[in-house]
Amino acid sequence: MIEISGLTKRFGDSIAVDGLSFTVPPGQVTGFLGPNGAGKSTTMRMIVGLDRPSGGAALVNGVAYAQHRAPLCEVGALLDAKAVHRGRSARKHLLALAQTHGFAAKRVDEVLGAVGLEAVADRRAGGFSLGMSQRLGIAAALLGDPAVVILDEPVNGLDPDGVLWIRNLLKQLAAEGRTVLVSSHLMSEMAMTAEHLVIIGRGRLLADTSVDELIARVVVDRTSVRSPQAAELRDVLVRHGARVTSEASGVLQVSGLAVETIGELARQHDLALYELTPARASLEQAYMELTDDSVEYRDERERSAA
Ligand SMILES: Nc1ncnc2c1ncn2[C@@H]1O[C@H](COP(=O)(O)OP(=O)(O)OP(=O)(O)O)[C@@H](O)[C@H]1O
Repeated sequence: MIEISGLTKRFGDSIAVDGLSFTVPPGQVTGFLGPNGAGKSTTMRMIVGLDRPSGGAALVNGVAYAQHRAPLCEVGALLDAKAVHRGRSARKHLLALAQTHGFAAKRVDEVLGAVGLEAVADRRAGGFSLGMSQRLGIAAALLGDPAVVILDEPVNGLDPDGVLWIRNLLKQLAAEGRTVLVSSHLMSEMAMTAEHLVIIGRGRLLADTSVDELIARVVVDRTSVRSPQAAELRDVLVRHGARVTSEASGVLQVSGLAVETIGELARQHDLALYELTPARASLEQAYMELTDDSVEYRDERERSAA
């Protein structure tokens, strides 16, 4: 479990993390989302003691990271996949980490296998692609068999097979009862991986929500209606104040009337309905609406069009 309370980080005059509070429980994947510069990496760095908070606290299993006696066995983190000794092989990199923490060499082979790097284990890590480096970073994070796993943008640089692999790995780690916090700026990726979402913008909490709750927050006033008597139904709905468009024959897109009212009007006028479907917002729409005011880097043309 990770508990963040009032966490704040200032860099000079600017504030990167601004009084954040949220909890990451075990047993599920929690997606940590926000536009570029929102403060995700800084928050993760504070959780593992790499940045000192200007205020507030981040606890891992009830204790600040630095106070854990064997931190690698509590928290495994991948923050920067390229932060490895370039001249060392993948195996030597992991062996060095294992030896400084008293782990058996056998554990290195296990994690190399778990991330699919056995075949290149003796190649220099400096020559690895970003995707291979991500796998090596994940191997290092898993070395101490930690109860808490924190990964910063782990899908960066992975090919589609790699993306699928990481999705399954994260779900498996959560199913084993671990606490899994994974950051991304891509809602579409998180929607397929995480059950819970913590969304931040400009260092502040925007939402702490399940995927389903987030979609439900965005109300879209449009109902798709299919009827063999579409023309008659259209007249009735328009008379009651609806705006109606039709893209396909027999199918009406209706705004301005509740779905119940549409159904009721159809019944009163003895018109058959084959379909009555309120439109759901896509997760991407929900995310864009939520973070709209927090996007730091946006093209001026996009701003004026918005
Ligand atoms: N060491 C630092 N010194 C000064 N400013 C910093 C430092 N580290 C981060 N920042 C600033 O803090 C803010 C948050 O950055 P952070 O990297 O945490 O965001 P992020 O959500 O991880 O973004 P991204 O998705 O682009 O990685 C940014 O405005 C960034 O420029």
